Amino acid sequence: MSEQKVVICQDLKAELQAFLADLDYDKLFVLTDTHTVEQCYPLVKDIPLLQEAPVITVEAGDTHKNLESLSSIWMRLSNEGATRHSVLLNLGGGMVTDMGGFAGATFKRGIRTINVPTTLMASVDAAVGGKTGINFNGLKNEIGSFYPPLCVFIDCEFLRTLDRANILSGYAEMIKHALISSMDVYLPVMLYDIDTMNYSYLNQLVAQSVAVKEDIVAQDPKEKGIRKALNFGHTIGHAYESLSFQQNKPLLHGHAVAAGLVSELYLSHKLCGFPKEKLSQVIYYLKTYYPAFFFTCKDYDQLYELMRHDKKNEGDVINFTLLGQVGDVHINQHVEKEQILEAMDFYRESFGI
Ligand SMILES: NC(=O)c1ccc[n+]([C@@H]2O[C@H](COP(=O)([O-])OP(=O)(O)OC[C@H]3O[C@@H](n4cnc5c(N)ncnc54)[C@H](O)[C@@H]3O)[C@@H](O)[C@H]2O)c1
Ligand SMILES: O=C(O)C(=O)C[C@@H](O)[C@H](O)[C@H](O)COP(=O)(O)O
Ligand SMILES: [Zn+2]
Repeated sequence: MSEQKVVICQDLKAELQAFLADLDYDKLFVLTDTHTVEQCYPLVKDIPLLQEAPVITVEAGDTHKNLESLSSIWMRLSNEGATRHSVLLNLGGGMVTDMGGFAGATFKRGIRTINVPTTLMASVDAAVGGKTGINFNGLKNEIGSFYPPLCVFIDCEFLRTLDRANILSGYAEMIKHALISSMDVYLPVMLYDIDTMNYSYLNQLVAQSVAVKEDIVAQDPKEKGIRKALNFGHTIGHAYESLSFQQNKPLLHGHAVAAGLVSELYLSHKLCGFPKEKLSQVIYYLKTYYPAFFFTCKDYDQLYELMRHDKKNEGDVINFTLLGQVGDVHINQHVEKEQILEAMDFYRESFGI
């Protein structure tokens, strides 16, 4: 499986046009969602080689990262002359790049894709690394494949229309990348004031964050080992996210990850010696910016059952990725149910719920 190219754009339109001009394909399709077709597509639609490209638009929101939306993409490709020699350009956040990536992986057993991420989440994480798929059976990313795009074009200009909740959502993954990498990455991320939103400095932090992911994916493209570092905060975070959907109060992915980071940093402290002062520092930062996710101990069994579906697991053992220190990653850590419940207590106590 070839590694994708990542371009931190200086001139997105020129760079995308040049890339397409060099590519041999018979037809280009553009996938958007109902927000990015309005907010983002106008920024690229006058690129010469996009003029003839049909635009496929799916409903926005993670609840639409599903079989129904995927089938509508397959239908459009099939009815509008896509061949195995065609290309699908995914213009959107992680919902679009995940589902569009999987549509590309599966249509005619695989057509080439290009990602143009338009959210902070997609720019630093979702659009890079080749994890594609949809939610299924009430579980996050239950269906999917490893299928990297030909190229990812990152341009933070798209973030200017992104609301604060979604900026925060993507920033949670940047905090995750900081925790699993080094103090050089961790310090500027924890010192950045999201309220002032200095875009040019954020650009630098984005480049640094995506480089952390690229480096790990290059070592372990199919998550057989160290790539599980990128899943820190997700064993419990995905359970929080899926519960929020079941409760019809859907959490944005990054907000669920932020909550998962609190619980999994607690486990890191208890089981791997992650320093108490760093635990408190991260929790202080997360409490400053992220609203509490409300749940009770009555939800614990349901949450635990959701964790039992995590893709890092082997048999009945729930495998966690934990930290001994910033940058000190311990994968495949077996954690007892009682300790997992304690970690959820810790989140609720930390956030006063
Ligand atoms: N494959 C991976 O490695 C990976 C990594 C992280 C997250 N994900 C997945 O990504 C998804 C979350 O991605 P997301 O946070 O980007 O969500 P999203 O794609 O749903 O986008 C969030 C919202 O912002 C809107 N939007 C997108 N770009 C915009 C812009 N520039 N201006 C205004 N509005 C804009 C979207 O229409 C949507 O309403 C989840 O499904 C998560 O599981 C995948
Ligand atoms: O790229 C990876 O590997 C990640 O784990 C990145 C995560 O931030 C992302 O949410 C991913 O989709 C989760 O993967 P999953 O295998 O737990 O579905
Ligand atoms: Zn994630």
